[in-house]
Amino acid sequence: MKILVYGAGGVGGYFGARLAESGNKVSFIARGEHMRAMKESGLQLESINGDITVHPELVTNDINKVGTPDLILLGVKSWQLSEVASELKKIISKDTIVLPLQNGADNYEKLTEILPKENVLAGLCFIVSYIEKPGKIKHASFEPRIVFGEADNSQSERISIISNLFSEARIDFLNPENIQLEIWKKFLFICTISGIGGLTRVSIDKIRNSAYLFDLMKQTSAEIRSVANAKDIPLNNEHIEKAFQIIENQPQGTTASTQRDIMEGKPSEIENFNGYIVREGERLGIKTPVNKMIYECLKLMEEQARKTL
Ligand SMILES: NC(=O)C1=CN([C@@H]2O[C@H](COP(=O)(O)OP(=O)(O)OC[C@H]3O[C@@H](n4cnc5c(N)ncnc54)[C@H](OP(=O)(O)O)[C@@H]3O)[C@@H](O)[C@H]2O)C=CC1
Ligand SMILES: CC(C)(CO)C(=O)C(=O)O
Repeated sequence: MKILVYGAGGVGGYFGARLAESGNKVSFIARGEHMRAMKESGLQLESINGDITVHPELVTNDINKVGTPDLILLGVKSWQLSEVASELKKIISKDTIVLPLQNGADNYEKLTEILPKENVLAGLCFIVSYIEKPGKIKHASFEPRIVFGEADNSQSERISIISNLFSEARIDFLNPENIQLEIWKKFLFICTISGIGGLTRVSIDKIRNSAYLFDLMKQTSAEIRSVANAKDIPLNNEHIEKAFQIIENQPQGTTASTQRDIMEGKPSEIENFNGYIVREGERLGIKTPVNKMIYECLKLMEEQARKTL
């Protein structure tokens, strides 16, 4: 299968490397020093599941050099999806499958504003990974997993094809009954911890040990649930409890990727997380005061970070 990974960071780099390791022709869109290092010495992966170095079919920053892929994995940030979708229009055919792996609740909608619905699946992933240095991805913790499906939850032939591909690459995956619910379950967890993590700048274990911050996280998640329910996403108390079990089980020192971006002064996904909940809340007539407080506090830092773009 001809695979393109667009964005060779923590997520794209990890899953792309595993697909290349299992014998697929994998090309990467990358840029800067990371691209140069990958071209020169291949893509190194240091992983709790075993270290590898792979030599991709092609590493480039120029989409025009890439032929038409069968599958495109999207490894960029959620706020970069619209720009990337416009680029992809140049190379996809009616059969190309586009699979987003981003955090966030509206990635499918962002993509299908620009790409034909027929090309796009809905998806997300779990992993803790990042670019440790140019040419090298570090997978530090979390059993990597991709959750994906057709937006209408049908069981199509292409879902079976990609499932086989992931099985052969020993990538754990799930085709859920309701992909939108899975996206919101992950969103509930990640949005609850990321904003407060970005504000406090401490790891999840420290946040959960503060009774005040723990209660703030509870309020954040209750607001997310209300917005989800108004959009007919059946998030319920059990999902909130499970999200908090995950929060309780995070090892000492764990931070979320968006929190790390905020702490490092980089552009973050805050607009797509707490910002999204605030905007959807306003649109649907649902009050979201805690998400608004978090968002408004972080917005100014975000504006500062984006001046560097
Ligand atoms: N990392 C993690 O542990 C997890 C992340 N996620 C989600 O996955 C998504 C990706 O995150 P993550 O992998 O951490 O992000 P990274 O920043 O590590 O990777 C994104 C990569 O895409 C590159 N990129 C962006 N735009 C372009 C472009 N136009 N051309 C070439 N390269 C480009 C970036 O390059 P540059 O740095 O130059 O901008 C960067 O190397 C996010 O939505 C995140 O929330 C989900 C689960 C876990
Ligand atoms: C919390 C985690 C690690 C789970 O995959 C994640 O999604 C992130 O850091 O963005």
